[in-house]
Order: sequence, then C-alpha cells, then structure tokens
Amino acid sequence: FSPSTLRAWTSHPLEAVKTASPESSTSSRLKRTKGFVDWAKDSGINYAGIELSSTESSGLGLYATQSLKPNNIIVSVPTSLTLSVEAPTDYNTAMEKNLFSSNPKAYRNAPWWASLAVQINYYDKINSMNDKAGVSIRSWMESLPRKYDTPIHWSDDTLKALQYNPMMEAVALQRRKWKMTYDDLANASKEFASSITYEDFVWGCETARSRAFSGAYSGSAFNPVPYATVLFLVAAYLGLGMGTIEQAANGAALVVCGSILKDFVLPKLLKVQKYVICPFIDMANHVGVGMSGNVAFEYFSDGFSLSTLKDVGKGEEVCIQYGPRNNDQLLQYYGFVEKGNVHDVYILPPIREWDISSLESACGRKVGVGRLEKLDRAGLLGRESNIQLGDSSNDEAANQIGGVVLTRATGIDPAVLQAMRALVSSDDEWANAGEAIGNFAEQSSPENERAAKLAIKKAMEMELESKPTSIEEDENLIKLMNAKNDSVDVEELLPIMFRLEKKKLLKEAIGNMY
Ligand SMILES: C[S@@+](CC[C@H](N)C(=O)[O-])C[C@H]1O[C@@H](n2cnc3c(N)ncnc32)[C@H](O)[C@@H]1O
Repeated sequence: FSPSTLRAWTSHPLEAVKTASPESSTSSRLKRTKGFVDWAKDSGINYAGIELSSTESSGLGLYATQSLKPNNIIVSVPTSLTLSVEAPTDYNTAMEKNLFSSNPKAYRNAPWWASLAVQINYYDKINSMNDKAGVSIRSWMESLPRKYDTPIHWSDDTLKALQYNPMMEAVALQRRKWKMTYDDLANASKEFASSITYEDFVWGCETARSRAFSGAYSGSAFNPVPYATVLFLVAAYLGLGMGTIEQAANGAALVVCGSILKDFVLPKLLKVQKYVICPFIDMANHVGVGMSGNVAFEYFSDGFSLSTLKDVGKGEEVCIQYGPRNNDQLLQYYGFVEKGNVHDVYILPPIREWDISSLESACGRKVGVGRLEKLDRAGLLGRESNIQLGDSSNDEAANQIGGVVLTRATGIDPAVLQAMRALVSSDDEWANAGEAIGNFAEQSSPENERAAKLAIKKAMEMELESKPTSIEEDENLIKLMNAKNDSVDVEELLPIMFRLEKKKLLKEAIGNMY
C-alpha cells in the first residue's frame, strides 16, 4: 500500500454534521476501551503523541496529546495483529479449518465484507486467539461498537423520510444481499449456523464496512531471505570459479525479479484487493477534505502505520479520509452524513421519466421528431424503472436504472447535457449534426446551449419541488430537534440531515445552470 493508494473508510469534523454516536453512551465505551489500550501496548502496537478519546459527534477518535509535526508516524501496528481478506478469493486456513472444513469454498468465495464478518464473529464469539500473532484479541473485539445506527435497521417510514429513492433502493438491495450471503454460509456450515446468528453476521458486516480499509497492493511484506540467499549463492558461485560474473548476475536477477513479480506485479495484474482492519488505527475518524492523518502499509517493517500529514495542535483530532465517499455511502455503511460533502452526488430520475412538456415550455423549444428515439437507441434515456432490478456486483451503486448523475465536484453528467442539446435542437441544428447524437458532444450554438441548460435546470427544479418538505422546513426541524435538551433520536435526525444535504446539492446545481 502506498499512502496514495490506501483507501480507508468515510467522513468528518470540520464539515461533518453531528449525527450519531455509534452507541448511546460513548463515554461508557471509552471506559470499556481502557483494557484495549493496555492490550495494544502489550501486543506490540506502538503509539506516541495521541490518545483515544470520545466526542459527541463521532464516537471514539484519536486526539493529539501534544503538538505534532507533519510526517510523523504516530501509530504502528504489526500486520500479524490485523484482520484481513483478499478479494476475489480469500484463503484463510484458520476460518476454513475451524468453520468451513466441509465446504471451504463457501468462505473463500464470499464477498470481502462477509469474509471479514466471519472472522470478526469467530474471534468475538468462538475463539479470541489469533494464532498468527500468538495473542488473544479479546480486548480489541471488546473495544468495538456493539450497535450501529445504519439504515439497514430502519423502519420503512424512516427510510421514506430520506425522500430519496436511490438510497432506499440501495438499502433494499443491501438487505437482500446480506441475508442471501448469510444463508449461503449457514447452509454450507452447521458450525457457522449454530454459533453465529444473522444479527451477529449483520453486526460483523457493519463492523467490516465501517472499519476496514483497502488497497490494490496485496503482495507479502519484504522478505530478506531470497535476497540474502542470492548474495550467498553469487559469492559461492564466483568464489568456487563455477562461472562468469555475467552468469551469476543473470541468475541473481531472475530471483530478484521473481520476488518483485510476486510482491508488486502479480497482485496488480490479477486485480487482487486486500481489505484490512487494523486495531487502534480503526479508531481514526473521517474527514472529507483536509485530513491530518494517513494510513500506509510499511513494506519493510511488515506493519501498518498512521502518520501525520500536517501540523496537529495539542488536543486536536487526527482524522483520515476513508476515500472520496458520498453521503449515500457514508450513511449506508458508516451511519453519518457529512455537511457540504465535496464528494456528494445526486441521482435524478432517468431522462425517460422527465416531464418533456414542462421542459419544452421552460426552454421555449419543442422536441422535434426522431430525437427521443435516437436518444433511446443511444442508451441515454436510462432504463425503464419498472424492470426487475438485478443483483448488482457493485454494492455501492445505487443507480441501476441509469438515473442522471449530478456531482458536487463536476456538476451534471456531460452525456446528459449532450442528450439535451440533441433533444431540444431545432430542425436545422438537427440536420446540421447529421441527426447524430455524437455530434452534440460539444456546444452546437449559444442558443441551443441555452435551451439545453434551461431544460436541465427545469428538470432539477421539478425534482426539488417534488420533495415533501422544503430546505427551510428541514432546517427548522433540525433546529427544533437540537434545541431539545434530551438526547436527539438519531433515527429521526439522520434522514432529515441526509435529505437536506441532497436538496442543497440540487439547489447549488440549479444556481450553476444560469
Ligand atoms: C473506523 S470507525 C472510527 C472510530 C469510531 N468513531 C469508533 O467509535 O469506533 C468509523 C466510524 O466512526 C464514526 N465516524 C467516523 N468519522 C465520522 C464523522 N466525520 N462524523 C461522524 N461519525 C464519524 C462513524 O460511526 C463510523 O462508522
């Protein structure tokens, strides 16, 4: 893992909306983690200049106990202490032998988060001994949150309060997938089925999804043995006069290349992903931009490190970035929403569902003959929303019907602007473009451009108006909730914060359309 390829979890502080602590009382969890900190020290985890502390907004986190300079390693964890899975296929001999001996493939072929959920539950409920490290990891397991507030647990009414279909569909898909995955594992192993319930499994999956990071590099750590052996053999070869220096160099190069191939080239070529949960580093919270911490794999020392990226003042939190996560991912898998999230997206319904006559009046043009059919053939209208949704291999994708994607960073999908240019083109513009959608990739005339953008703007305005509550109403609701003295009900607050952020993103995009 190089620092730049490492992708951990989700978002936080400066711009994070106060959502939920993963448990009702984080301070009681902090007490519980006292044993964890002692365990960490005894087990070879080194840390300096930081401590574990709790916040109202994001559960436990890592805080500087002194001012820290950039590029300092503040936590290092031996690889042997981590839990990890290699995808697409994970060969974990302990799990296969202890839980899936009759059908190891069931474990091997499970998705990464399910394989990690199996491991977490195994160490938590069956045997806490990590043979690789030669220590019990009970204290680490005890430091984990016991309950999560992610939407998989929400009632239909709470899900409806999100006012956002793609998220509701994503949760429905997640529920089907997690249950199916559990059933497959339970059918494959009596031991698994009798010792790990579906609720346990869901807890394990949530733990995996909210605490694992991943990177493309998945080879082994630096192993000096082949290099030392080569040196010895080369010396012996030359010393005994068995050949020329060129011959020795060729042989040595072959071995060195083999090691590099195994460690760096093959994992990339085979697209192997490694997912890792690392004790202690898994306590770092997320911030979307301006993170102060970075996680990396240390090839030569065979461990994971958390280091500072910039100055961190005493008492400040060290946050990492869990990857460029949008609010759908943050809410679904981490249980919080980031305010003004620069990575957020809005998925509008596919163009085929847009109200064409309203767009026509908004842009002052009529959709001419043949345009819609051409767009449909080019796949630009999206799919019919009443089709049976398949099981997507991308479980982050909440857009299986080809909805129109709008991102905070880059605005509306350029393909949609292209489609709209063609859709509202005059007969002359259409003929000039050879009736080919491809020729609308660039602006064809300022008038056409204006009409296309006005049509898109109208579609976005209609989307915003279709919401059961307005931005102002949502803001007032949140104010009222926060004004109440007793603790806020997370399940009530989170959907409002989520939908408010989506609406603000839409409003921003409308403002940018002219
Ligand atoms: C890797 S863990 C970090 C440690 C965690 N806070 C804990 O108490 O164990 C990820 C979880 O921390 C919380 N979290 C991280 N960043 C956050 C943020 N910016 N705002 C709110 N909660 C956050 C979420 O509950 C998330 O699922």
